[in-house]
Amino acid sequence: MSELSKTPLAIIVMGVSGSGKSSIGEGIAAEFGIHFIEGDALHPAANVEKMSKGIPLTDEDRWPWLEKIGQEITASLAKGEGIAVSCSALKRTYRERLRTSAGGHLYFVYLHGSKELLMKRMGERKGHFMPASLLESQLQTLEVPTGEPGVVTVDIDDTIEAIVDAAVKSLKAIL
Ligand SMILES: Nc1ncnc2c1ncn2[C@@H]1O[C@H](COP(=O)(O)OP(=O)(O)OP(=O)(O)O)[C@@H](O)[C@H]1O
Ligand SMILES: O=C(O)[C@H](O)[C@@H](O)[C@H](O)[C@H](O)CO
Repeated sequence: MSELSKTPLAIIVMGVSGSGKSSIGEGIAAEFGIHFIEGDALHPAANVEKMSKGIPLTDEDRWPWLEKIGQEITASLAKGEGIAVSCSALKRTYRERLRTSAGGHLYFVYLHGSKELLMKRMGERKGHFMPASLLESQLQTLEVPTGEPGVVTVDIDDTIEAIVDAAVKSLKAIL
């Protein structure tokens, strides 16, 4: 076992809107027996209002939110408890910020899917504040995390169970 695996596990389930962060994040947390936090629940009300109106968030909108997520991770690790958080984490600088909060030991599960599939999933989803019209800007903002430390990529064109299984297997291979 590596040094990393001795510290409590901290995982960000990332990707654009509709990629399945909430569904997959819950499953991954359950598999590892760690706490799950829905990152969207930590957005300031003004951010949710903006997105509901179809206006993309800016860096300035996202920093306080990333700060909050970082605080949750730091607090959980300080208690010796593992944590998984769903968070779009679209840009490399955002991920670096989150890595710092985790003392460098942070894993990312990147949920990758085609625009068509993402559109379909967002279109079928009911009662969510995020309009499908924002997918384009989400995809434009996304800086793919491939090659960064602690990142596993999972294709979302499968059942939730199979995606969770693939993510857990890939994570265990690098822990
Ligand atoms: N593998 C899957 N197969 C079928 N439907 C899925 C799958 N994964 C997620 N879904 C559905 O697609 C929609 C988007 O998933 P989910 O809300 O988990 O994504 P998200 O990345 O958390 O989105 P957001 O960040 O916009 O909240 C939901 O309606 C969810 O039930
Ligand atoms: O960084 C962002 O633009 C936001 O976090 C979005 O990704 C949404 O919160 C999320 O996807 C909900 O639909």
